[in-house]
Amino acid sequence: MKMENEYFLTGKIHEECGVFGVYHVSSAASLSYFGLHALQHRGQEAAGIATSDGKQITCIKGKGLITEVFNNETINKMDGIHAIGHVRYSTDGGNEIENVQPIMVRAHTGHFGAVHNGQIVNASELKEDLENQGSIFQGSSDSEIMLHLIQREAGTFVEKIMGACRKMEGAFAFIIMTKDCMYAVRDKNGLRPLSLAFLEDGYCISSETCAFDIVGAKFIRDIEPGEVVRIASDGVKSFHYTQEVQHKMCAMEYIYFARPDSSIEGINVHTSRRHAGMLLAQSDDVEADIVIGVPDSSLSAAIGYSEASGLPYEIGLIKNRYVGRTFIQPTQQQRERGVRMKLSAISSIVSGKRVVMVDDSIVRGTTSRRIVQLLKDAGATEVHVRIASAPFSSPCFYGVDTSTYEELISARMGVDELCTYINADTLKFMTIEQMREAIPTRDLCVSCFSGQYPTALFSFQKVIKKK
Ligand SMILES: O=P(O)(O)OC[C@H]1O[C@H](OP(=O)(O)OP(=O)(O)O)[C@H](O)[C@@H]1O
Ligand SMILES: NC(=O)CC[C@H](N)C(=O)O
Ligand code: SF4
Ligand SMILES: [Mg+2]
Repeated sequence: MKMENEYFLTGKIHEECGVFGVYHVSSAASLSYFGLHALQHRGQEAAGIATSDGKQITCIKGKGLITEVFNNETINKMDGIHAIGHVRYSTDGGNEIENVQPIMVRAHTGHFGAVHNGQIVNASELKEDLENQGSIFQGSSDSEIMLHLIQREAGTFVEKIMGACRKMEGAFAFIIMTKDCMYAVRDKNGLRPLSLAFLEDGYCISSETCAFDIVGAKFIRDIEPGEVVRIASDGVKSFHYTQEVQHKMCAMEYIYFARPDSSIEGINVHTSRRHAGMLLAQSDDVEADIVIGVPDSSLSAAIGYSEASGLPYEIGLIKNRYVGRTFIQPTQQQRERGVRMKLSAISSIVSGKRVVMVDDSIVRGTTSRRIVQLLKDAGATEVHVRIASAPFSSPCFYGVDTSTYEELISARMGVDELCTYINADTLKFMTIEQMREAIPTRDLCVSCFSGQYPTALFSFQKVIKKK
């Protein structure tokens, strides 16, 4: 797995992947390009689109951003009325082209392909089994397992997909395309988001609803946990591969990953972040002059904190928009310079002020430590750090690259020690109960905050045992 390496290089948790699909629309490739552009924050390592004209499938993929992999010429070459697309941040398998998605196969029953967001926790076991039975994998990601399993199952294509889903544990949102059908699939725990919309005379599927707005699609509903939705010329049909479902939507989708203009399970991401900020303020009695957020993902929470506390909201930090979420810095010194490159404090705003600095999460501690210093260098007299989530103290095995305890600062330090480490005057987190109040969905996965996992962990169990 690459996650440990990559994490230490960047010092960041990364987004997950973004999946997108369109069925029966006028220009499937260009709509997919725009949809994936809206999902780019979920993965910046590689991108790909496969289109079908109803007879055959064409797939183009490559490393880099969607704008680097595609241009007018490539998009125009891709005829088709159906398409699936992907933006990748790898969690399993490196960034070789074989792991870049869509992953396509030529089966005797027809050419098909899939895009995946999530992490199959029993991937090693399934892969070993499949290899023992004669499967030869093209790449090394967990996602490819789905295609092998489909091929080995019996029945109609949708029955094959359902059979495959019953064998996989963990987190998965898949879109699968044959030359004339599309399938949207969500794992039975509902860990990763996936929604359905109308588009032109056809349909659109996306990891996040922000992509619907960009292409002009009209939201219909979320795919249910354990559901397979089949879209074909005879319309949309729903199937359930199991009745044993849970609604464990990833809390970090609301806290950090998703775009503020997306709604997940009916809850707008900006609204939930603002609510989190309000709850933070309501349980706080710190004396301060201004509230600032750390761009980008904590601005909504900072606005909420300001509203509930009555303290003025200020722009105290400016982000250089040309430094993305995933710049790679090989050493700690370079990583810290990276945060300095990314964010600058406005001294005329913070100088002489007692500042409440709201961020959405602390993972490694690099950002908070650096920013407290930036604010103090810019003349802030006090910096009170408020985090709009609980301490991130356990690894995630569901498609986010935090797979060990060592890399998580809250697994190593209590709040007081962490406050001293980041050199803040005070530090407070939310409780898990407050997080649930801010995100009033049916139920949430909060495993990285609680250490309680909603699924069996298979080979990842050894990470827990090693703790
Ligand atoms: O404790 P750390 O390991 O430093 O990680 C936590 C920080 O990283 C994320 O921001 P990021 O800069 O990735 O993205 P953003 O601009 O979208 O907020 C998150 O919002 C925190 O600010
Ligand atoms: N971040 C993700 O959702 C990654 C999907 C898949 N596990 C991969 O590594 O390609
Ligand atoms: S462990 Fe954390 S990051 Fe992973 S799915 Fe659960 S809430 Fe999301
Ligand atoms: Mg941030």
